[in-house]
Amino acid sequence: MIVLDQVSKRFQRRDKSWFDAVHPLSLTIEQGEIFGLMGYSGAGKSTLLRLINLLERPDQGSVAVDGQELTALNAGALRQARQNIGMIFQQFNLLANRNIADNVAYPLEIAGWNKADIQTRVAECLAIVGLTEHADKYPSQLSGGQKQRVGIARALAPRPNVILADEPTSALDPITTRSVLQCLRDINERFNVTIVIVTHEMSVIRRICNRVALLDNGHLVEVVKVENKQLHPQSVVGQELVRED
Ligand SMILES: Nc1ncnc2c1ncn2[C@@H]1O[C@H](COP(=O)(O)OP(=O)(O)OP(=O)(O)O)[C@@H](O)[C@H]1O
Repeated sequence: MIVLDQVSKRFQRRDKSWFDAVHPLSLTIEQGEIFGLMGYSGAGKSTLLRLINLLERPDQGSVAVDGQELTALNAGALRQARQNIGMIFQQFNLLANRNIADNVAYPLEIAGWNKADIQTRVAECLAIVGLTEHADKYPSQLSGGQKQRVGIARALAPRPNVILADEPTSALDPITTRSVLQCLRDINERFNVTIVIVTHEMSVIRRICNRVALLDNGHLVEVVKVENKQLHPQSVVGQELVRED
């Protein structure tokens, strides 16, 4: 579903020197997987996630999602292709002046859906995340967990095959984290949506991921399978991350 081939990204520091946030790496994520990106702060997790939908354009290499090479598309075609890739953020990124239903409707309006279809789809998505009764409220009236469910409903609205989640539970308490992760798992199972999730918490990886890529200083160290909530990394960094859990 997602094929990264020798992608890399460097940023220029203020002093004009260059910094390699992602060294050339290749990675394949299968359809229907929940795939984790994990590593210490600054490892390059978020940059790598943002390379998947070209929010960051790789300096080298290619990115293909659902059989389409995104790195080869012009701006219009890329906008279209991004309909297939939803995104969820740590701080939810909801629009404060729109109610919950209108937040979920937003990507559909941008994509040019007609009003009746938007209304139906918004109702469906709010039901999926269990927020039907809150449709008319505003983000400030919801708890953190509810706000993230709005984020999930909004990401799901255009019927994407892929959802990218950047630290989706890092702003939430442990119990709310559990229910948001359960919500992501339900969506994965019901709609076969491939989910890529950035986290620095091993418990998140254990709970919902099928595999995880371990990153260290912009390098892909290894890809590890998660079976029965257990993982057995071979690398020093991987073993350290497991031990610290
Ligand atoms: N737009 C940018 N300009 C310059 N440097 C950047 C930019 N984006 C990221 N970086 C740097 O790239 C490195 C990797 O950042 P990234 O956010 O991908 O790491 P991360 O593993 O997600 O870390 P964290 O867990 O702290 O969010 C960091 O040193 C960061 O400062």
